Amino acid sequence: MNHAPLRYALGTQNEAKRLAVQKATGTDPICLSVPSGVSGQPMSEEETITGAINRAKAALASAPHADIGLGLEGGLMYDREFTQQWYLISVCAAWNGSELYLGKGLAFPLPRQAAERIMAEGIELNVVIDEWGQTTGSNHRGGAYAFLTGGRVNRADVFCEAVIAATTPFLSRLYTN
Ligand SMILES: O=P(O)(O)OP(=O)(O)OP(=O)(O)OC[C@H]1O[C@@H](n2cnc3c(O)ncnc32)[C@H](O)[C@@H]1O
Repeated sequence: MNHAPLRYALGTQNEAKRLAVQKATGTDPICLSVPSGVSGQPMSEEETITGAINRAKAALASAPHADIGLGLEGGLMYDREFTQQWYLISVCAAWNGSELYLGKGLAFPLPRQAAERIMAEGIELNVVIDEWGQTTGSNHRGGAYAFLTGGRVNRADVFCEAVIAATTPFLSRLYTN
């Protein structure tokens, strides 16, 4: 597959997300700060997906020369049905002005203490991870994934796979109707 001809507008200036798109597409995206339209800390899959879609659409609207708008959103979701645990999720939405696709990255169990603090104190996940890891700006680098796995998984790589999933339909003939 050849990604080169497409121009991507990414709805954030976040470094981990920019790196993810660069790795996934082989190009430097146009990075734009756009509103996600959801809370700073999405607390469900629905809210996380909505934030990703809002960012993708706003990015393309702000960069008319781009072909595809990308919205990358991190969030938390509670699995009531199977495990009764909280998970960190990372979603990519890709929008070309008429078609919309999603890519869903690795869902990773969150320590119960982290989820409880986020809810009780109204803080965001990066605050807990930075406190535990004695770092700043973890969400721009390896993120919670790297902290929890000792570096075996990182945020850019998780988003990279989500970007590949969401953009493949625009690149493969197999998806044309
Ligand atoms: O700069 P933007 O694009 O807004 O990216 P963000 O990391 O601040 O924001 P997201 O909307 O993607 O994520 C929602 C919140 O969850 C935090 N978060 C999500 N994934 C994380 C991760 O892997 N590590 C640390 N914090 C994470 C993040 O810092 C936000 O506070």
